[in-house]
Amino acid sequence: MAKGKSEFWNDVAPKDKRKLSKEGLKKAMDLFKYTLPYKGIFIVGMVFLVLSTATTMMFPILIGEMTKVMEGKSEYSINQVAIFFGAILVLQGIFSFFRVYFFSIVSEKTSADLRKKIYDKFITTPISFFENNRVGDLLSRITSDVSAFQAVLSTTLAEFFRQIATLIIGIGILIYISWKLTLFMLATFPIIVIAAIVFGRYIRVLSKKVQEKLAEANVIVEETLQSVSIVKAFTNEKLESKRFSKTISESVVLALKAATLRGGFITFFIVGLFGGIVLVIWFGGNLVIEKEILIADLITFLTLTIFVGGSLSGLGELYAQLQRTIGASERILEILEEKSEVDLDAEINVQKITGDISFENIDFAYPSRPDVEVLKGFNLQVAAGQKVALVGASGAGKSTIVQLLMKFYTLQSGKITIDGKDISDQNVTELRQNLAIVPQEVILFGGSILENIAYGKPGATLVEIEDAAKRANAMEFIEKFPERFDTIVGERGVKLSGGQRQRIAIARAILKNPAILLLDEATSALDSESEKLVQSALDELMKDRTSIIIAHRLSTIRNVDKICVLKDGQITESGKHEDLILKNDGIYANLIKMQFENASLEII
Ligand SMILES: Nc1ncnc2c1ncn2[C@@H]1O[C@H](COP(=O)(O)OP(=O)(O)OP(=O)(O)O)[C@@H](O)[C@H]1O
Repeated sequence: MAKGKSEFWNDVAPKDKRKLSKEGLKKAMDLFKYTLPYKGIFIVGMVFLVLSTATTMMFPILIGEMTKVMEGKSEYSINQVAIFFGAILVLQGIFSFFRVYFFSIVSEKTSADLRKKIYDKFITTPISFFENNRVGDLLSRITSDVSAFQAVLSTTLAEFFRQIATLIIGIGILIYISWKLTLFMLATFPIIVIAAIVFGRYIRVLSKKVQEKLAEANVIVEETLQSVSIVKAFTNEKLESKRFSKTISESVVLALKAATLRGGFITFFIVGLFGGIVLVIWFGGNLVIEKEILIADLITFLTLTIFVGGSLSGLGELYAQLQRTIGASERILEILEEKSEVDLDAEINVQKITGDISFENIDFAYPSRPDVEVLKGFNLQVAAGQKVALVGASGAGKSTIVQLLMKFYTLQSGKITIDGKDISDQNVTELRQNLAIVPQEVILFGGSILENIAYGKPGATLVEIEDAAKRANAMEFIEKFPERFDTIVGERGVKLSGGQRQRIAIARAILKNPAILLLDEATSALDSESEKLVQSALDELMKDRTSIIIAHRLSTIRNVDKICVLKDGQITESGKHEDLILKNDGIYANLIKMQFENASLEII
């Protein structure tokens, strides 16, 4: 019973609470299909579960038998019973070990499979999925939600069967010993246990509120300490002190309320539970006096009653755990039901392309903001090998064009073709294999320089990687590091400068050797020395490739084949630099003028 009492304090977070509806249970059952590959091991675990439960049920019988020996009413000696008891104990130990072991195999392997499946879903779902879900939430699906499900597999399920078996077998033996005493016990004991469960739940809710209040107080401490200079500058010390003390006082009121209930619970538990036992002893004692049962039977009866009561309270806890699991399973299934854009098992035959690109009458709004049309009847033709620059104010839609070409989003109308083929019919992996992007803010993975460059072509040889680094002007700084290519770049590449990170990204793109190159403001935010190195690396990268360049620094795109000025979701001007600067009141000509003036001001 002591175990049941402590379990009352486990809690179900409000967000995890789910009614045990038919649909919820069905969803939880859906997840159980992931255990199917391990059903053999599960059955073995169940066998050990039955064996360990059966041996546990022997305890009360053997305690009774010992009493019988003491009463001189047993055919066995005390030593015989003790030896048998010892053997049962050892067996119970062995059975329990294997029960835990086999159920752990099933739960560990199933949750590992589930985690792999969820991760594969994460990396194969379209970008828009990540705009509607916070990374923290997604992370908790693969960690805590799977853990909740794992708990069901490893303990809850086994416990459920154990408790049910204990209840059925226990009550069966109790009836066998004395149906009268059983009826008497069933009329009192379960009511007390169920009342204790409900009482315990109520206290739990209150304790949770105390914790929340304390967390609120912690937020005040954290906030004010972090911005202590603001508190002081606005002389709000008194205000903050009052705010904190109010929250703390509220938490004390709640805590004392919970403590009163806890005290009441303990009193109830002692009086109710032990009172129940005393009642059973009183009723059973009368039966012994009337010679209806032996003292030994009464002792077996009492021990079994405690077992049965434990199972009853255990079942209450299982209900709470099941609620938790149903919430978790629903969230896991939500992820698993997402549509993938990439099939990880498919063999992709990448066809080399020449790189003719055409955007035809594109209308587009982001799915997360459907009312705002970013592109309206947008048209752009880029011939194979051409270099086209996109310029325009911030928010004009330049990056959007690049993202649409990568097929990160679906168009509302119009079509994009590459080599005359509509990309909406193309496999995304095949399409993206022919594209490489050098983003403005390069984020590297935490490994070595070598691993980061090789990301452009997994399985590339060291010679290929070195060659790419050379052509990206990256050798110059890599050679200076004592560990050269094995230098660890730090989380997200923080141990490298912006220009160095960009050259690694360029080396990565060179290694990928794509037909189409997308440069997203790759040379902004660099000093002129780095810019020169990065620019010459980019020139090398763009050689013989169709390139779309998003540029803010107009000086870097003078030699491109075509400059397109974007405004209101359309191209309003396009042509060569020389032609566009001559345009009277042209946007490009004005932008050049403005940048020239800013540059002159900087020099002055
Ligand atoms: N994922 C998104 N969801 C919703 N709206 C978006 C999203 N990304 C961009 N937008 C909106 O689309 C418009 C075009 O954005 P885009 O990033 O293409 O502009 P840009 O020309 O590249 O700007 P910048 O030069 O500042 O990078 C902006 O109004 C922006 O707020």
